[in-house]
Amino acid sequence: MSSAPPILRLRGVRKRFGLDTALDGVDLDVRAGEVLAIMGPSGSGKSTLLHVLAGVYAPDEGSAHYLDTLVSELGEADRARLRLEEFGFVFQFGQLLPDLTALDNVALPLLIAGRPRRQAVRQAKSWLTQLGLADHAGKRPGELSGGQAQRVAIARALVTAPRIVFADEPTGSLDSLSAEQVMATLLELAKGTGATVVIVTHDPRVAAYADREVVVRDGRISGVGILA
Ligand SMILES: Nc1ncnc2c1ncn2[C@@H]1O[C@H](COP(=O)(O)OP(=O)(O)OP(=O)(O)O)[C@@H](O)[C@H]1O
Repeated sequence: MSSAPPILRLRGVRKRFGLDTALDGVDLDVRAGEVLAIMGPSGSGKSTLLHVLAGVYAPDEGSAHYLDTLVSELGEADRARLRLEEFGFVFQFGQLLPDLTALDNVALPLLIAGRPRRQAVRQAKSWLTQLGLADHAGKRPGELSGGQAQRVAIARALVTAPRIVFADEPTGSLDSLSAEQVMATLLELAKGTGATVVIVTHDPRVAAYADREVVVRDGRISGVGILA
């Protein structure tokens, strides 16, 4: 068992939306380099948990750390910069910009981060090639299959060499064969870069790829979330 401090650490996290308590006192550690699956019934708080871990939402109570950074105390702009510089995201749908080609979609996070266009395009091409999409670089998302579009989204999430990849039901819109391939690709590539992966899923086949799973029920982790 590694004694390294966790890369992500939540303590006593509460998050409400109006009268609805989405997270109700969550303690959770995520170890650097692990693949963690977050499972649980619909509406139990999985996506909210992912968004707090990723610094998208600030908790109403409790603390959220990324390494030594107390993310829960950062303002919106600093959290946005942290996400851009350190994290990658893969969601179920709607994440690719429809008017941009696959190549430009993948290059975009690098351009936003201020990299020169030539360098951004070269890296985007390299990731598209690794994902078997070299011949589709000039297509727009509407001209791609669901599985191809998800692989473009994976390239876009990995192109910045993130320390952590957050995936929310990344295969929810795909048939089971495509889902299996997309998951295998995501994890193989993420492991190759040493990235930590946090995946929200309903699908036990997806969770089977994880090193560890936690189950969220009624806004709480049922089972062990804190590492020894
Ligand atoms: N942006 C929001 N505004 C208002 N309520 C929200 C918002 N996000 C989540 N909630 C509420 O918080 C609770 C937890 O939602 P969350 O999306 O985290 O659950 P989930 O486990 O990811 O669900 P599913 O598996 O159906 O996606 C739900 O009651 C939901 O209605």
